[in-house]
Amino acid sequence: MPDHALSATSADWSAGDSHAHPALELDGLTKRFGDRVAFESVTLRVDRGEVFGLLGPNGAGKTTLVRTCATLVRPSEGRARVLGIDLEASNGPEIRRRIAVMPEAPGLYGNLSVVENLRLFARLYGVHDVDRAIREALDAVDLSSRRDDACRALSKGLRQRVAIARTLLGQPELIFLDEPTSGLDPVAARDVLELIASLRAQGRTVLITTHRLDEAERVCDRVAILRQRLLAVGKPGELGLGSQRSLVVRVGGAAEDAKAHLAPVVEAAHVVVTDEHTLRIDGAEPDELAPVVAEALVHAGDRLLELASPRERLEEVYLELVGGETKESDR
Ligand SMILES: Nc1ncnc2c1ncn2[C@@H]1O[C@H](COP(=O)(O)OP(=O)(O)OP(=O)(O)O)[C@@H](O)[C@H]1O
Repeated sequence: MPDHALSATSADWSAGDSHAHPALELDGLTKRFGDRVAFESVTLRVDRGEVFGLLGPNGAGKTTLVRTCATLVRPSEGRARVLGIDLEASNGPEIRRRIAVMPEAPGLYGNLSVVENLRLFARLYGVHDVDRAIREALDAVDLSSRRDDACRALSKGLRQRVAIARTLLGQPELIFLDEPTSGLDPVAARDVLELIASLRAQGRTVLITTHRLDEAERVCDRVAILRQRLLAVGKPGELGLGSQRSLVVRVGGAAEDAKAHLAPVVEAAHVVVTDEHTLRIDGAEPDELAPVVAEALVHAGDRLLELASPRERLEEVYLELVGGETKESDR
């Protein structure tokens, strides 16, 4: 695990112009509800302009971490800065003025039109030029043509875009999107991910929570895996412990036999037998190696059950770190 990425230490905690600070700096942040730990000892830094993914299974503490950073929940221990502002109750109004949160349930008024919803929230947020803010927000999510439709008449994917437009109304510097693709079909989810990528292109900082690895990989510059504690932080391709240069091979027969069959095409020193039926081949580009390995094994009469790509390896790392299933006690 690239633990350098976890090293936002107290030494980094310097005062100064809040615009020069990272979007988010957490130092040993902990939240407990009575005996129940929502998250603990989270030290993390999110830079400006990043799309940052907070990954974890149900009950991992993702939503509570977002709510804490958004000043909606008070931390039990540790400290944090949001856009360079100390996370303290007295700074709540200033922090909330400069961030936006989209909760998992978007909470739009179904009977009101898109534009009426946005107008309502723009007034609540104290936006100055409401019409302009709405126009820009609708343009950003490509929904101008549906501005007069009632929200209840929109698909779930379009409603999610309205909810994202709502977060843009106050020109936030940092946007938290809690499970932005939850409940969407693959096409609507892809649209929302593209929208998030376009927010980055506009120079915004976005933190999304998700339990979907593939989404995090697609859209995030960096991801953190959380299960109460931070288990890993890094670029999606780095989290597999260098696994992007390795290939996992599972065969029906003995792994040792398969290793022997691979001798003509792969140096033995690069092949590690990880269990009775599984090998790992290190130090080569998987895309180049996979067809060669497959051909050699099939030629030797091995039954090839799986050739895992780095994407799948990241998933393995994730499952290994979070322990696969969610414990009932974590819910
Ligand atoms: N207001 C609360 N009071 C008591 N416990 C809470 C409260 N909010 C969250 N928790 C507990 O904190 C833990 C973390 O919950 P949280 O909702 O942050 O997880 P999550 O990763 O967002 O999960 P999900 O993906 O299911 O939304 C859970 O054990 C949850 O029951």
